[in-house]
Amino acid sequence: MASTLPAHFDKPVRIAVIGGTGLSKIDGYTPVAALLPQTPWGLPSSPIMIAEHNGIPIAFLARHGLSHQLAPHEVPARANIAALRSIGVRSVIAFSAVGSLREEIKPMDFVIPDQIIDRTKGVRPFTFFEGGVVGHVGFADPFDAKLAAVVERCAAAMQGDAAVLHNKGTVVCIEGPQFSTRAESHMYRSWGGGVINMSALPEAKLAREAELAYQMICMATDYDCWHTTEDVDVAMVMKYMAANSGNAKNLVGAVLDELSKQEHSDMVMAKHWEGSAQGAVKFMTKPEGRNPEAMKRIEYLFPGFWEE
Ligand SMILES: CSC[C@H]1O[C@H](OP(=O)(O)O)[C@H](O)[C@@H]1O
Ligand SMILES: Nc1ncnc2[nH]cnc12
Repeated sequence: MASTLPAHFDKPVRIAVIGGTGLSKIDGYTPVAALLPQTPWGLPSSPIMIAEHNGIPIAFLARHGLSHQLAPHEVPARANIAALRSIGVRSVIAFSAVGSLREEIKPMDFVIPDQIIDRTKGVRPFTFFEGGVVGHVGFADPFDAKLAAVVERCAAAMQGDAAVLHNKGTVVCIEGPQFSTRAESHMYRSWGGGVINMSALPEAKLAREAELAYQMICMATDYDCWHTTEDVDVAMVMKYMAANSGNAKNLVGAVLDELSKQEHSDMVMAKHWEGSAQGAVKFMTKPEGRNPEAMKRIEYLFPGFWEE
């Protein structure tokens, strides 16, 4: 399908949806272009499909590739975020299939997380700022509260089987691809974890470094292995994701309706993040320590960055 679509789109695209497990596309959105930007960090996971919603272009990226061929640790998160930014994206709604660590978060419920606990193992490239240009961005609140508030207001769009949209929660991001041990699952609960996945990081960190407004929407598919019901397996995740996709479509439609309103244009442009990472980079590495290759990569993210 990608090859028959134009590989260019002549307007900037401000809003992106990242789809995860069981959500490599969203029904009802007909792509009008398929972009594959070559970034300094390689190619994104999949062509970025451009579709229109209320006349506004929306980018859609399949995190694990169109055939789910990329394991969580193989997802080229830097290329994904850099590619989205390069086509103009400033706001990202990222879907993720998650296990529930709480009785009250039932399979098919959705969660708008506000915190992350990092249980990745350092094997995934996790920063743009290295190799001769250093930067330290704030990450106390890893998601975007403004986008979260919009998603929360759209809860009524969810209809499937009394599924609930929980408006906060901590996502524990494990390395995977194996699921957790029972001891780990209980430990994450004792830490206050609400849901568990393998994809929140480094995606959220990189979005922050790229000055994007980024909010994940978690869709519960299982109770991991702490619960007295069945332990998680892939069949269970896929079964519930098939059930969740209708709600994902409805919710995303409502969120995009809201984001396309003129009153939200500054938020969609992530004006509230503008300059945050660039400020964190500009003053760290002295000119004599800067690596020209690393400087070029930063320039890809932030064109004109090194001009005074
Ligand atoms: C197939 S279960 C594990 C897999 O599902 C989630 O993917 P995503 O976050 O992209 O929806 C989880 O993070 C794991 O990658
Ligand atoms: N139990 C679980 N652990 C990690 N990632 C998941 N994605 C869906 N269910 C999961």
